[in-house]
Amino acid sequence: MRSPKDFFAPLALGAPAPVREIPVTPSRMIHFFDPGNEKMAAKVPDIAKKVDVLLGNLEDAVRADRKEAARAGLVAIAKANDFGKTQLWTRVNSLDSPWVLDDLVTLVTEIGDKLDVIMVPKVEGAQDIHYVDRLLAQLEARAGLTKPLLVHAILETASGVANVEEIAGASPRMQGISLGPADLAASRRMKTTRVGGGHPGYLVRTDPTGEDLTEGRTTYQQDLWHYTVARMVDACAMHGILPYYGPFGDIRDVVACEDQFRNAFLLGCVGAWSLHPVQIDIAKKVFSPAPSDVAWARKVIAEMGDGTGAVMIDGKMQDDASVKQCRVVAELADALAADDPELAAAYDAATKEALG
Ligand SMILES: CC(=O)SCCNC(=O)CCNC(=O)[C@H](O)C(C)(C)COP(=O)(O)OP(=O)(O)OC[C@H]1O[C@@H](n2cnc3c(N)ncnc32)[C@H](O)[C@@H]1OP(=O)(O)O
Ligand SMILES: O=CC(=O)O
Ligand SMILES: [Mg+2]
Repeated sequence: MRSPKDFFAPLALGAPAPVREIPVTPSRMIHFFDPGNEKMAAKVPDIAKKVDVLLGNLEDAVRADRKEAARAGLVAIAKANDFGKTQLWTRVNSLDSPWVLDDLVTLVTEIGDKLDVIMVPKVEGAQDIHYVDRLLAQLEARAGLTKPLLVHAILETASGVANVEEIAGASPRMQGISLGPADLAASRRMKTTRVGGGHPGYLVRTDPTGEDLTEGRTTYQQDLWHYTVARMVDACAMHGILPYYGPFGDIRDVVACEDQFRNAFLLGCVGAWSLHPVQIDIAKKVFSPAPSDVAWARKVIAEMGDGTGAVMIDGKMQDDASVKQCRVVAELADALAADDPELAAAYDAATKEALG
């Protein structure tokens, strides 16, 4: 076990000092693109203006014979563009693949100064993060980087879920964790064939009302991902890192996508992946608190004074615990509004109306 006092020492001579706090910048949507796909790559400069995070994907969804093209494409795109406040992330190939070593060596030494976060798929336990942590330090030292790269793990194996707390706390580089429902379903041997979302067969049914067991019994579809998202959120909150919902593969079903994203938002996630341009606005809408919620949160904060005691507002009891929830919503709204005048105006208008 590593001594806690060494936790913030660089893991290689000449590597930058690890961060002590994870930077909390907007990351409502992590937009995936294949850097080796010319059509997608051509859209990237425009898409960059609309998203919080752009992610050059090298792993699943990139054909084996296009892995090198994807890696080279990402290097070229990063060198040719300045994405301003939009973060640039990558998802490297899995640690058991023949490509990951070249992914890390090439990306860190060629464009390490342009990358913010490296997403690592199929993480099984802290040992995977430790491997990446040391290798990144060696490569950062070789590249002369002054800012450490952060690491994001995908929660998509049964052992990853069993070890999620130790993964979240495995390195000061840990920025966050995303749920990967597709690989996780396969790893768990679930009997689904989808990329995220619900399943009509996963349901509860009301009790029978008479002799006929088929009559008058309402069914309610349940959320297959509730347990895992909640566990992931707790592990992330415990270690001061950020939780995300991952992919929603039914691109056409924008309604269910919004529902899945909102469930994750309400449970504590800060963002989700957008696989297609149509999912960008869904994530933006869902992961930006609604103006009416922001107005309510600001009203409670204003009326609670120093935040202690109990008051009644519109027939509802408020105390220290509810004002803390309101601060979470209001602080997120302020952070998002700082870079988005339209959102800022919507929040201010709703607040004005609520406060009278
Ligand atoms: C389980 C997991 O690992 S999930 C993560 C891995 N998966 C991914 O990264 C998938 C990324 N997305 C995609 O590959 C594609 O969006 C697909 C395959 C789902 C759909 O692609 P298409 O069938 O081309 O969709 P569609 O025809 O609606 O695309 C419209 C345009 O948007 C472009 N486009 C589609 N997705 C993206 C994207 N993610 N980023 C940028 N541009 C995109 C298309 O190239 C197309 O361009 P064109 O108008 O110049 O022809
Ligand atoms: O990588 C994501 C997944 O769902 O698998
Ligand atoms: Mg996966």
